[in-house]
Amino acid sequence: MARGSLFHLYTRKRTLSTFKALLFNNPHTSSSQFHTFHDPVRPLLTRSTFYPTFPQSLNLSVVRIISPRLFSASGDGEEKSGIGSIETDYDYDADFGKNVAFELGNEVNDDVFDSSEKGVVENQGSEESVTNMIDSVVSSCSIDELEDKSEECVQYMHVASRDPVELYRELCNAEKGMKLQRSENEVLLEVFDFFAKSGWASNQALAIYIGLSFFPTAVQKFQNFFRKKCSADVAKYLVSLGAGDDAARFLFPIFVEFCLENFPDEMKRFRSMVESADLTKPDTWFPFARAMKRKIIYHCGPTNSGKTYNALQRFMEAKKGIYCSPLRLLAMEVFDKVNANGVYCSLLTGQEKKRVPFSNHVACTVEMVSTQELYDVAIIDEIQMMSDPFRGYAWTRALLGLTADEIHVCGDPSVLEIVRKICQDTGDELYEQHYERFKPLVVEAKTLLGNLQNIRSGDCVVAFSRREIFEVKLAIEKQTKHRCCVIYGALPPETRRQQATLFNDQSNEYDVLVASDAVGMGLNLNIRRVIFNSLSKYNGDKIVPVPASQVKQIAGRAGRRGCIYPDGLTTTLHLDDLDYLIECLKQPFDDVKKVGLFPFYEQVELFAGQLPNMTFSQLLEKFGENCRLDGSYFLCRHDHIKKIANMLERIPGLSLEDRFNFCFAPVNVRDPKAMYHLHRFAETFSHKLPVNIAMGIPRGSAQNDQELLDLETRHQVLSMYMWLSNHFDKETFPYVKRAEVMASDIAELLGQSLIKANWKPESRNKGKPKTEKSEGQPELVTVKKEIGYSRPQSLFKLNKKRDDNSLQHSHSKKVAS
Ligand SMILES: Nc1ncnc2c1ncn2[C@@H]1O[C@H](COP(=O)(O)OP(=O)(O)OP(=O)(O)O)[C@@H](O)[C@H]1O
Ligand SMILES: [Mg+2]
Repeated sequence: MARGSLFHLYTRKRTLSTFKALLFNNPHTSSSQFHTFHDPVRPLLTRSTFYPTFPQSLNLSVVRIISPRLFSASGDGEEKSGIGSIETDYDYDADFGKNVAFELGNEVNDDVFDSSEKGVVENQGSEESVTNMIDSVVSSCSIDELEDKSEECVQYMHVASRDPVELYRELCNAEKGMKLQRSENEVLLEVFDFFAKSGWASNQALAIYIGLSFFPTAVQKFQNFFRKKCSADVAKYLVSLGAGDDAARFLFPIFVEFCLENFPDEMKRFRSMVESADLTKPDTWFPFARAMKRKIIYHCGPTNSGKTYNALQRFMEAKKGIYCSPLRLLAMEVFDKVNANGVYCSLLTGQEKKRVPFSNHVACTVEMVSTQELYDVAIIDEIQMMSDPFRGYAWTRALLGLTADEIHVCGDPSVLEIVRKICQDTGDELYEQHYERFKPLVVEAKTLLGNLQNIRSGDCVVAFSRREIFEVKLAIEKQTKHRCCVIYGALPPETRRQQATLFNDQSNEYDVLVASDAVGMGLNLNIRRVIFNSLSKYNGDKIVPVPASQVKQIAGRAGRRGCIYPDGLTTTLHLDDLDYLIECLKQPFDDVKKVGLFPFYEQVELFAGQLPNMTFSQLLEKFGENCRLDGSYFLCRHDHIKKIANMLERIPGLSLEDRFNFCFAPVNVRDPKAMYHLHRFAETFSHKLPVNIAMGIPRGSAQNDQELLDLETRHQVLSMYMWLSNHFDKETFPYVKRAEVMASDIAELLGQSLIKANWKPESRNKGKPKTEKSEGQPELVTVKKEIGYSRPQSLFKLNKKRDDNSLQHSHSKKVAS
């Protein structure tokens, strides 16, 4: 018999005895020495080291068995944070032989590790698993390795097994460390260098409130201390381990002792900072809503299935209701529709407040929702936007915080599961209503064969950039008799509606629509067929494939109930994009795992109190680094907010709250003119002077693309002014009425300009977008097409080669979106 490897076990006290029984009843093991230590970091856990005795034939490398609560668990090849991560379906056999973390039992929640419910034996730590584990370790070591390792192991076993607290005390009491050879010193330096850079160690250090930014300094000081004081055998043991995870894991508990004694203030400060960036349990942020038992009705289904229609029926019947929209445009549509039905309804968006006398109903944009006001019925439309990386927090806030007896959420099924979970947390009752499309969606397998002359009346060509939209419009109007309306995100909602009306009206020659993904939501359009000009788009950084969920949503616009066409049709301009379209439509809806959150001003203010000398942008950065979130939530992206914050840094007279509010103003951060005006507004505001619009409007409609772009920017600036006047003191933004008139004049000019637009488009950003080339994604190349413009080549032609088998080639196929 030989002494095998060293095992470290971190576990709850209760679990320990189960584990001991389990391991030592195993035929491979016969006896062992258990050393159990008090753990300074996690007093509730027991740290044990032990040497199981194995038959001579077993070659064990060092395996560490670590409960995930304290240290990291690696299951799917990814290192996970030690705080709160658990693996439930970890395949031991696959990973043994490596130094893997191994979990025993299950975390019930952050604080409870329940071995009796789902403990060692029934779950991962089953007898079989432990046996397998030992077998696997055995079989993964070569004889040579075994000899080297066991020699070293035996030599320094006594060091490896030592209690870190004791070891640390010894280091403290030592007069002077041993002199090492130069080569040994070099290895030791490498060991510490590895430790300082170890993601694992820096992550674990968070558990004792050593922040990521302080971690390298702490390690440096620890290193100085350690090398000055350490005894020969400890140093040699580390040298024998070399730079790597083993050494890092040996050093870490000693490092913890060092930190507890040397950096109490830093740890306290970091702890307060982390606590003030606590975004866990967001359901508790809304005590008024929690005091109610709300009824949540999830209208779940694909596009064009009547979800919003049904929810609106309840809304109109109610005494008092609120409709929360993803877009100003849709809020306006509902406002008009509900008033037309004889129910007084006001409009509230960031830019406009139209108060209708005697109204008890309001149509608002989701960002404007009040969580204080009581309603009988509320609607949150397009609920799947909870997972939007930028704006998701507004939907999450509405769902958690609305004080309404009945809340109707409408959307696709992607967030159904997470809404179920949220309702469990909030104690609300959830009812689900499932819908199917009114009209089937049919894929036309023939495509347009790359030829825009195959365009027909009622077609909507979807392109994913402004430039592409105008190029397509120009080509269609040159090559065919059709005239095109256009809809894209940078157009004011009024202009988009005007273009939609023009397209829907059968009596004029504007029978084709060329649009961006902005048609995906909110407009009532009589589209016969949706044609994708391409299926890739520029995401602000690089060209990426259009996500399947978006393709489904856009394609689903074809064949709306009540329109003259019997079916909805969809296809692509080019044959080589067709397969991807079919793939996307066939794909089930994503099952969203996390939804967005963003702190309120008050939370940011509390956090700022911990870091008084930071700029707002730095604060946001720090907040992002340190905030704590529950597993179902993510912090929404705020790069654009940071950009504005950086620009406003040069204006000294703004309070933190002013900065926070200015940062949410609707501005395209990539448009320097719009950013210039925002800066000007903020600067005048900081001097407590009335803010001028200081911008005129052109007399006539645009004659070229540059003038059209200019109109778009001017409208944006006016919209920003209106927004600011609603979010700040009205007296500081006194010219809001004028801004409204000017904005409406510009929307009109834009409409007129679009009707006659027949020029080649300019680019707002002259630089050519990067193409994406990442693992698993084919590189996109740009090819010249005969219609005189370039378009990104199909992704799917490239993809197809890889997984040809998975694609089915079929003719017209009915696919529910
Ligand atoms: N029961 C109904 N009677 C008359 N019209 C209806 C009815 N249900 C839906 N509609 C009309 O059908 C169209 C699609 O309905 P609705 O907008 O509610 O669908 P949706 O599922 O919310 O789709 P979207 O994906 O656009 O949100 C609308 O024009 C709506 O007015
Ligand atoms: Mg809807």
